[in-house]
Amino acid sequence: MIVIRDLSFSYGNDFAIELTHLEIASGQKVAFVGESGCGKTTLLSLIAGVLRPHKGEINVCEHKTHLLSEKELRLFRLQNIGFVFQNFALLDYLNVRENILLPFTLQSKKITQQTLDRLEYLLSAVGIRDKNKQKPQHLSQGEKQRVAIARALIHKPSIVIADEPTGNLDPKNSQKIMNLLWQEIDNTTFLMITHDHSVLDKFDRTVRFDAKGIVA
Ligand SMILES: Nc1ncnc2c1ncn2[C@@H]1O[C@H](COP(=O)(O)OP(=O)(O)OP(=O)(O)O)[C@@H](O)[C@H]1O
Repeated sequence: MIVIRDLSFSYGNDFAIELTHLEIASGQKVAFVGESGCGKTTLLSLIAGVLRPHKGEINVCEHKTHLLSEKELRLFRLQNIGFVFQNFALLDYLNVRENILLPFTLQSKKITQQTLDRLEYLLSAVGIRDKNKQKPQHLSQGEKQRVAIARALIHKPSIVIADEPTGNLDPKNSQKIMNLLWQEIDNTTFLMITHDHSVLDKFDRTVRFDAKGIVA
């Protein structure tokens, strides 16, 4: 369950987001749509604990994330959230495998055989098995996006947040990735930003933004 109340956030004087109330039930699949620059990434970054609100409450999976310390927030993100960032946020000094395993290594968790099996499965499912030892700077944008998707799914988080996860993919890979996401998020809360209105009927709900904030 995600509950936001009386949220207020701004990037200095540049852009502000105000949101009185938003609730998303556990397991719901929600699409976020609206014109470029209206605040979709900002809102999902606030929900994920990547950004902190200036005012208001954000309650995610029973955690009042606005009250957590930096250390607690980091652990909360690692344990609960899989985030496919628009810019992928891969670490250049790690190869593909190491980037995908980050949710485990950042928590100093032992990499079990089960995790390695899931890694192999995801490498194949997103179609980058042959690039698994490459560093991100040697990958295309679409390949980086697929690494980011595998990293968001590897630890089976309770919330997956995807910011235009197929934005850099050709139609065939886009369909393949959407099928994988749909298969993997069965019991997961799934929040996805998209400009592709043809996928909206797959979601339980659509949250629409305009320049003034959420409108529906
Ligand atoms: N770090 C930042 N500092 C200052 N302004 C920012 C920052 N990040 C985003 N903005 C501004 O905040 C506004 C909302 O940005 P955001 O990325 O949330 O929009 P969006 O709806 O996700 O856009 P898009 O569909 O193009 O990805 C934009 O006007 C953007 O320029």
